[in-house]
Amino acid sequence: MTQQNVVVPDTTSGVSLTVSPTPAQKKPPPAPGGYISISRRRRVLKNLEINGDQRVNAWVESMRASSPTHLKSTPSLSQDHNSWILHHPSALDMFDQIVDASKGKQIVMFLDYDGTLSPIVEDPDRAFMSHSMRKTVKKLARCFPTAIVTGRCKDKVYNFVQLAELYYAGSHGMDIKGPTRSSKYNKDSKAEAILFQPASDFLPMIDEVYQQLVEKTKSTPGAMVENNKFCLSVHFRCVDEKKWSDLARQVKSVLKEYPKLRLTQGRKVLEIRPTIKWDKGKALEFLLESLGLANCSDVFPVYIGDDRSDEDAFKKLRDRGQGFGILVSKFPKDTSAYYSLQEPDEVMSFLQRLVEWKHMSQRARQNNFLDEEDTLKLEIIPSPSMIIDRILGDSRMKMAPCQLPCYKFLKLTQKLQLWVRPALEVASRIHSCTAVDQPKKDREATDKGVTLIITSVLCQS
Ligand SMILES: O=P(O)(O)OC[C@H]1O[C@H](O[C@H]2O[C@H](CO)[C@@H](O)[C@H](O)[C@H]2O)[C@H](O)[C@@H](O)[C@@H]1O
Repeated sequence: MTQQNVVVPDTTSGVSLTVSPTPAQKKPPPAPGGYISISRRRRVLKNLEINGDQRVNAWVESMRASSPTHLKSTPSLSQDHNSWILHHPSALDMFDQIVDASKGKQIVMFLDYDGTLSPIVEDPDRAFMSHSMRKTVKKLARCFPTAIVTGRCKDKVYNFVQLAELYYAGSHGMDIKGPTRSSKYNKDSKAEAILFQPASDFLPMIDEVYQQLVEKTKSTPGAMVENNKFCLSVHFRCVDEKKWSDLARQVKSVLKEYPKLRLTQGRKVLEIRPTIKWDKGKALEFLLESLGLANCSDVFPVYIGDDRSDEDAFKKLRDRGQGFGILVSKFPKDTSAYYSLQEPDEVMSFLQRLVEWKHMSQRARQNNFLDEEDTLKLEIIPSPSMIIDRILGDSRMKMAPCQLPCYKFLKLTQKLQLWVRPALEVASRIHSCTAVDQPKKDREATDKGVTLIITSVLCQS
């Protein structure tokens, strides 16, 4: 067996495990990011000094550490989480600070797919995103240039997302394609012509290794090899933990013949990629260049991801000193992201608030904060029925909270012009729902007649 170094960055360790024949590499260089206690790190490093067989145990140890679900919730874990969240606050809690930091800048959105737009499931072929998430991302792409950056192959993730107006960077950023439907940000055909595949020479090797891994791992129940065109994934989410060392040996026995491939870890998955200097961080920079924003000081890139490969993009944003990364995780992980969100549902809430903020700030700028196609949620504070009847005639609005197509509301305000404008002025500064206390029974109509409190503006556009 030729002696090859196979780098297995431990997804949660602070070290890259360089499995090497020479004991000289006992102290692997500190790897980017990684969350592992000192004691576990010492144990893992100790494994490196033991003979080859036991080195595989180091792999299994890091495979185990790569799946936080193994972390039983204990008081120390919740203390860890509390201190971690202080350094990586929720992007939802920090929303106002985030949008303030983006004022006057061009936001560009970069979204990982698995674990960010779609929940993690056992079967990779069934990792569907919800309809409401798709609707949200579609609206987001009308507000900001938006790219999907994923380990999945481009065609596969397009079949999941089904939005032609987005940019796609599949195979961990090694397969970049511009939008195939024009939108506000890609009117000219330049965007649609974007196609960049820096690892195209590796295609025959990837296919060859794919076949060998399928053959080699078929004896391990639950193991699944996924071909993502310029990279491969060996899934062990459904493999009995007692079989993980067998699987690690099987993968290692194939890769030892391919020194131009490297092994990294993701969420219960072994990722096999070409050793070219390209990753999601490089893909982010390439896309900013494609948008003509790479040297623009007013660009504000936002990258949302959940896995080890997204750290390359988080670090890129820190290096550039622009925008920020948001890690999607329920558990503390060492990360270069600034903020955190717990799961895809929180990602959707964050994106929805971004869309709402964009529309409200557009209207505030145009001093015309309501669009015909907006829908307003109204809470009508009861007032003497005669006013309501006189103003609204028989088209009386329900007294309960209701949704009213805005064009009807705008016609209404022409009648109520004198009375509603103050409420609308207030509404234009409201980014989201305001709490409306229960109308008091004895509330008298003010001298301005009916009082309307707009609880939120749902932007239809
Ligand atoms: O860059 P990403 O979009 O996050 O892709 C990373 C890997 O995601 C997928 O695997 C993960 O999601 C699966 C479905 O939820 C889950 O079964 C698996 O355990 C996770 O690791 C995808 O299948 C991989 O090819 C990607 O590399």
